[in-house]
Amino acid sequence: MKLILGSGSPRRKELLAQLGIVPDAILPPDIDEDPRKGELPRPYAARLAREKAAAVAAGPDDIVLCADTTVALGRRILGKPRDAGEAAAFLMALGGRRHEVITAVAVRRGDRVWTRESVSAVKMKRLSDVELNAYLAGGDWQGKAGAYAIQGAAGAFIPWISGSFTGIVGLPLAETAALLQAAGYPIWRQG
Ligand SMILES: Cc1cn([C@H]2C[C@H](O)[C@@H](COP(=O)(O)OP(=O)(O)OP(=O)(O)O)O2)c(=O)[nH]c1=O
Repeated sequence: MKLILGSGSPRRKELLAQLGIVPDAILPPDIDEDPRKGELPRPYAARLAREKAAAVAAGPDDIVLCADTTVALGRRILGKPRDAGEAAAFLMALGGRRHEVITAVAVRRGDRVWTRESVSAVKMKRLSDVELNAYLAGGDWQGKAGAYAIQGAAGAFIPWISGSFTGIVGLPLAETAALLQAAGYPIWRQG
């Protein structure tokens, strides 16, 4: 049995390392991340996590772990911004309001799949022009759902969360540990 982390996200690798888990292989999935017409954020994140887990090649006894993080502003899905202009639009829309961060996790072993979702509420303060421009220039928005990373400088924009910090960063550890155990991965072995 091998554990395959199906993710190109360095955050997910680091969060897994927090549990003392080093995957045997890292295979980033390549799937179409476009939302379907009218698709809501939570089902979208769940679908993407499942599709990622299905897209990663693995042996019948191997365990594949994948996740998808989506920022939801009401019914609107904010994915990874295409460019700085879209990142600015996302951050202006998020500032001064509450939004949700959904991370869906999917674990697959052979043709069995286990999934869980973590939903957190996040309040971002309204950003001044100086804050917005400095954050955009820093480039930390790239590759992040909703154009920010709470674990970086954007932590200064977030006075309040309710939910799972590790879920917001990209891999909710409580849910992930439960799924790995369900799939038969011995996460609490000694030594
Ligand atoms: C909201 C938020 C998102 N993110 C990141 C986590 C994810 O890497 C990214 C959302 O994109 P995802 O599509 O979930 O993941 P990914 O494309 O980075 O990696 P892969 O599909 O190969 O697993 O946003 C943060 O790092 N901090 C945050 O506060």
